[in-house]
Formats: sequence, structure tokens, C-alpha cells
Amino acid sequence: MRILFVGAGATGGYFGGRLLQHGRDVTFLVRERRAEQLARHGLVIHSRTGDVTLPAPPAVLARELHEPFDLIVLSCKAYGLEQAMEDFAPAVGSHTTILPLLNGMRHMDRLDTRFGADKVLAGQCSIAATLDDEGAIRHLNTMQNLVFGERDGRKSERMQAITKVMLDAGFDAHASDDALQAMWNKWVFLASLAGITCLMRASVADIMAAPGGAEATLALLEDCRATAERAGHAPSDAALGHARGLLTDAQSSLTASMLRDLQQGHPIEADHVIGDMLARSGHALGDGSMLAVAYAHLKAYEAGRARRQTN
Ligand SMILES: NC(=O)C1=CN([C@@H]2O[C@H](COP(=O)(O)OP(=O)(O)OC[C@H]3O[C@@H](n4cnc5c(N)ncnc54)[C@H](OP(=O)(O)O)[C@@H]3O)[C@@H](O)[C@H]2O)C=CC1
Ligand SMILES: CC(C)(CO)C(=O)C(=O)O
Repeated sequence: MRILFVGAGATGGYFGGRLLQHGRDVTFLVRERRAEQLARHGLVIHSRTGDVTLPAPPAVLARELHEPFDLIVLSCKAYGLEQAMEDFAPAVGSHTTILPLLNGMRHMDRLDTRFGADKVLAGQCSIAATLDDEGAIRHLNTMQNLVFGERDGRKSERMQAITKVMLDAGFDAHASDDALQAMWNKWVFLASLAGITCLMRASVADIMAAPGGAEATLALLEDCRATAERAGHAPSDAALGHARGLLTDAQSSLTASMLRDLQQGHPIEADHVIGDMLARSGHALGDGSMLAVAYAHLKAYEAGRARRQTN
């Protein structure tokens, strides 16, 4: 199975790198700067689950992409989605399947509109990873979980083929008959984690140590849970309990990747992860709900970032 990873960043580089390390046929769609980094240093993964350097991993630029791939794994940030779709379109043929790993849900509508819903699987990954200054991937703990499945839960032929490729490739791969719900569960958790760790500029443990920190966290989680329920995707008691446990663990150094991006002055997925949740929630902009406050805070960061860039 020929696999194209769109992006060799923190998530794409990690999962694509592990697949490559285990002998799968992986190519990365990259841009010039990343292509140069990969050619110079190779694809480097630092992880407690095993370090690896893959010299000169197969990589193409958009202008070199002329033939269809069997599987396209989409691992760009949400704000890069429109350009990415444009760039990987030549790799989408009549038998191509697209597996998106982005957090949130809004990208599903964009992919459906552009390529047709029959091509797009549900997918999500749980990992804490980041790129360092040299472009090496730093896996920050041992979580490395990738969930994928047909949106209607079918055990299709393509799912069987993709499962075969994903299993035993150095990470936890789960073919799921409820992958769409898994995406919602992840979004409820992630939006709560991103919203609260960015608002507080703090890890879960530090938020739990603050007076009112747990209450603010749980209020945001409730806003997100209620939004999922409104959309017909209420997390099960077990999924919600799991999210609540992670978000209130007084020993946990966990932060969201959005906080890492924000602290480094990078663009963030404010509209995709929090704005879209707010838009589906029934809450209004500025109504004082935790979701509305978290969104206003992230948009203020974006405004400051834009102003600094023009000065
Ligand atoms: N990092 C994490 O721990 C986790 C992230 N996620 C989610 O996964 C998604 C990806 O995040 P993450 O991997 O962290 O992001 P990164 O910014 O680390 O990686 C994204 C990569 O996509 C590349 N890219 C974007 N557009 C294109 C394009 N048109 N052509 C080629 N390459 C492109 C970027 O390349 P370039 O360098 O050229 O800009 C970049 O290397 C997000 O939705 C995020 O929320 C989910 C779980 C955990
Ligand atoms: C919550 C987490 C760490 C899990 O993958 C994540 O998705 C993120 O930080 O963006």
C-alpha cells in the first residue's frame, strides 16, 4: 500500500516515521524548508519508546506529485488545510482513501466537499509531540495511539488493508467501528485541555493547585460535553470519566500542543478547535461561558501576533 503523509511535522513525522521504520511504503509531502531539513538530518525521532534516525526519507514537493496514492494521511494544522488540499489533490485517484489526523471536526466537511465523503475515513491520534529547532520530532511521553475507521462503522475491504499496514508498526493502532465518536470524544477532551491550559498558561497539575482551577476546568469540559450531546455525539460515561480524570489529575504535567504553539509564538488552531466548538454549542460570543472566554482569549493572542508581525 502506497501511503502519502501530508506533512512531516510532529504527528505526521512521528507516525509516518514509525511506519517507514517498520518497512511500510511511506512518502512525505513536504515544502522546501522541511525537504531541506529531512535531506540534511534525516527524519529524527526522540522518544522514550525508541529513538530512530531515518536518513533521507522519501519526500516529494507538491509540484512533483503526479500520481495517485492508496492512502493519504493528513497531518497538517487546520489553518493549512485549504493549501494542503490543493497540494495533495493530484495524489487523489479513484481508489484513494484519506485518513485525517487533525484535532476537531470541521476539516471533515471541507474534505467531503472537495474529495467526496466516500473517500474520507474518521481518524484521530493521541500523542504529545513537537518539533525542535533542527526539525527533530520530540515525543514527550509514551502515548502513541492512532484510531481509524469507516464513518458508518463498516468493516470494509479497505479498512482491512489499512489495518494490516498500521498494526505492528511501532505504535498503538486501533481499527474502530466507532471512529467518528472517537473523534468527538477526543475533541471534547482536547478543546477542554487546550482551552484551559492556554487560558492559565499552565499544566493540569498547576491548574489543579490554583483556587478555582478545577471548577473552571470542569465548567469548560461541561460546555464541550453538552456541545457533543447537542450534535448527537455525547461521550459515554466511561469516555467522559476518562477525560475528567486526565483533566483533573493533580500530578499531571500534561499541556495541550496548542499551549506549546502559543508559547513559541506560532499560529494556533483557535477557530478549528475552540471557535467551531463554540459555534456548535448554542453559547454566544461574549456570553461569559467558559467556551466563549477561552475563544476570546485565543483570538486576542492571534490579534497580538498579527500586530507584532506587521510592526
Ligand atoms: N502535536 C501534537 O502533540 C498533536 C497534534 N494533533 C493535531 O494534529 C494536527 C497536526 O499537528 P502537528 O503535527 O502538531 O503540526 P505540525 O505543525 O508539527 O506539523 C504540520 C506539518 O504539516 C506541514 N504542512 C502543512 N501544509 C502543508 C502542505 N501544503 N504541504 C506539505 N506540508 C504541509 C507543515 O509543514 P511546514 O513545516 O512546511 O509548515 C508541518 O510540518 C493538528 O490538527 C493538531 O491539533 C493531534 C494530536 C497531538
Ligand atoms: C491532548 C493531546 C496531547 C492528545 O493527543 C493533543 O491532541 C494535543 O495536545 O493537541
